[in-house]
Amino acid sequence: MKILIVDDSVHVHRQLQVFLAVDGYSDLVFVSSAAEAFRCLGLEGDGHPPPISVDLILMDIELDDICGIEVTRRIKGEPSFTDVPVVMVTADTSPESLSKAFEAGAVDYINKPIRKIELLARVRSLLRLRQETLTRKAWEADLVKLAAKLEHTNRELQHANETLARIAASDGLTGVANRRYFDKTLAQEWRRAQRRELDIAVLMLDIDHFKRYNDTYGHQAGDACICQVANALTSVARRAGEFVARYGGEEFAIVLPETDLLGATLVAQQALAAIAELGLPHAGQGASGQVTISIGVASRQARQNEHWESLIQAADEALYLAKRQGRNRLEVAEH
Ligand SMILES: Nc1nc2c(ncn2[C@@H]2O[C@H](COP(=O)(O)OP(=O)(O)OP(=O)(O)O)[C@@H](O)[C@H]2O)c(=O)[nH]1
Repeated sequence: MKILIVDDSVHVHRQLQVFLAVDGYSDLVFVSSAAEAFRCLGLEGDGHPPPISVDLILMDIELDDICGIEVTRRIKGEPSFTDVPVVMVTADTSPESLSKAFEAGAVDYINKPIRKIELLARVRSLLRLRQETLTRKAWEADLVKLAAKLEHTNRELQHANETLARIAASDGLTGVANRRYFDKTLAQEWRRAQRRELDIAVLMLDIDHFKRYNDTYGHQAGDACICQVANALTSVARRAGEFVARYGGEEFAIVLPETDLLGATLVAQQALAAIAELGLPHAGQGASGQVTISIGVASRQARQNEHWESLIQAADEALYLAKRQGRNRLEVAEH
């Protein structure tokens, strides 16, 4: 630990050096004036040589240029020296002088002529205190860094969780919602509709003659076709809360909260048009030449004693009817 000695007497410098050496304190800087003290602490001058960092200052009260008490006041006025203890070394131990020194920021004083035992006891305890302060500050700085790191890790974790939740909710092939998300979200929407006595609609959609599509173009082309159909369907379910889900193989569902039968039928018509617009060829037997879909539409007010599965069942029955009626069409569930 470094000790700065500010005293205009070379004799005192030598004496302090000898006394302090007894306890092994050898990192000592001696200056003879206030101006020199300010310069070496970086409080004056152009910064050359760079300021030293000290752990304790022994300050003579009676300096030639400025009184040691004023020098102390100036040093302790700098935030970077708040924790550096200043001990006055003085022959003047009058109450007025000492109270001025303490008020200026000194923590202790040593009588002149200097007694070795008194000097070493003061220096030892002040440097121990200084060391503890430095250690505590280093811990605090480490804690701040750790807290920032923790916050960063938490943000990353949150991001990873959101990504995981997205993956867990989406269908691997098409990227639209998967069956699990569909079941969970429809149940929530159904309960919300029950509470507020609102309509809720579901469309069940199925690609026509898809087995023959696979047979004609191969399974990979079949996968690509499913993806294109999913994309086209996504473009018609755009309002907040509406979503497309892959219900199974080549079957999709669209959930339309707060939508009556008329609104749901309009969306179904848009879905038929969106698939027609894709213009995907389908040369399989029985197909119309292009990929088409059949749709079952169901909508109802969510009643307290009803389960959302009844809505799916109604849409499913309507879909079955659409298939029987010739495909590439929509049918509406009557109940
Ligand atoms: N390429 C591909 N085919 C699938 C996938 N999931 C289901 N399929 C196929 O889709 C076909 C569905 O056939 P069916 O249920 O008989 O119905 P369809 O041939 O579409 O006839 P209709 O529905 O009556 O018009 C089956 O051959 C399944 O193997 C998939 O992820 N990729």
